[in-house]
Amino acid sequence: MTTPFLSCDDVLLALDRFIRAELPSETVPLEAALGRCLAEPVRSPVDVPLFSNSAMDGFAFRSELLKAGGRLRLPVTGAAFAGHPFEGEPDPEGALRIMTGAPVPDAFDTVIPFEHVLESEGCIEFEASAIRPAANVRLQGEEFRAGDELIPAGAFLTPEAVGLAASAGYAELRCRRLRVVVFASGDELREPGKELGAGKIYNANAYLLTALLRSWGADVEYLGILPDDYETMLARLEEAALRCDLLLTSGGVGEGDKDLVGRVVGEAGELHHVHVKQRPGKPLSYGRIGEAYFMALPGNPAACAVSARLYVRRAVERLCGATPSPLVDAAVTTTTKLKGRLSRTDCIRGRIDEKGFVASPRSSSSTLAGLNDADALALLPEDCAELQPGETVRVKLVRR
Ligand SMILES: Nc1nc2c(c(=O)[nH]1)N[C@H]1C(S)=C(S)[C@@H](COP(=O)(O)OP(=O)(O)OC[C@H]3O[C@@H](n4cnc5c(N)ncnc54)[C@H](O)[C@@H]3O)O[C@H]1N2
Ligand code: MOO
Repeated sequence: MTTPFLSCDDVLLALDRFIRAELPSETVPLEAALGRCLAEPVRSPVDVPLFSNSAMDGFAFRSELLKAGGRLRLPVTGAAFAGHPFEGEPDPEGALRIMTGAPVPDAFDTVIPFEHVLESEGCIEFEASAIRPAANVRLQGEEFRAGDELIPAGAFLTPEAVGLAASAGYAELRCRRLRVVVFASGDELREPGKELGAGKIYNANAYLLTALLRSWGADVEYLGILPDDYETMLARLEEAALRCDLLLTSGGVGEGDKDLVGRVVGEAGELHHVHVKQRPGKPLSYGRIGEAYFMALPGNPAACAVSARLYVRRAVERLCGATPSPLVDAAVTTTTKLKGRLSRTDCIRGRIDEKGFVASPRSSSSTLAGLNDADALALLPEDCAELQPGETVRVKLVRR
């Protein structure tokens, strides 16, 4: 059977159709929630801000008093601090010394900062025109009302989202539980830190994939290097499939005599092998072994990394019920000439600086160096062989 040749978009579509799963959810402490996918929306149980409070260190008073115009002189009749509200009823004709974050008493609605008043003999003086009514007061509920959705289900939690959930009082969140098993494959591989022999290289991909999947909130188990041996590979993949939702391998998806992964998975379950019209990252397999979904990425490390960013990420989004992220994140000006190949989407590694996209000088698919320097992949479409400096290129951001 000939291998289908698919565009990047068609591969994403094929994965969308193939992966239909609803992973279970679990309760995760907030400290461990970074990168996890929310299973239920986070709703604010409270108004945010919780109470009207001062946005400045200064003096609170009633804006009615500004109507008199001219120079005002108000007696200072008390003080309020963050965490220590003023107790009692403040004098409505006076002012209250107030610090940023301190509750503003109901009777007051305006705060004038320290630097805009003159203080003397227990009073403050200022021009009425120096301050707008209602200035510098953050009103109760002006950001969110109790019951409002703060973060939607399906969102991957960023540091800011974790902080937002904390600000609404959440100590734990319901998140999807995604169990991933990672294997490397190939007799040439040795683990970092171990002896190399003739023709051997260090296993990079398994560590890249493990780190990437962990950063996406998965519970990842790395189970070592699969040897180029059919029976061993079959036994280990079948055993691993029992304990995960997604099984990832790298290497052995090409056309070589010992590229066995496809044959093994074809026997153990269901396999779809495709060639992607993309560089790097042409060969790709996906399928199922038992209940577990399976993806095999190319062995060349840069190809493995690019395919993981584009396609494993999509599989994770599908499994978690998340909104799929687009192939293209932004369009920017390229500052360097970009060369590609017709009928392939070239994923050119590079950086975005204040002038636009700068291609990395390292572009070999056998090293991760070009990607380590990169924060974006310029996606040169299939019908474009070259872009000149100043032209617009579509990019995928890869530092998320
Ligand atoms: N006759 C053809 N040969 C190749 C083709 C082709 O179309 N026809 N495609 C090339 C492309 S493109 C790629 S990508 C690779 C894909 O091959 P595999 O997925 O089978 O990968 P391997 O052959 O196992 O390895 C390729 C390369 O990467 C190194 N490697 C593998 N695993 C790791 C790892 N965990 N860490 C670091 N490096 C790894 C491996 O030693 C090889 O050098 O096929 C091309 N050939
Ligand atoms: O997937 Mo391969 O070189 O396209 O590196």
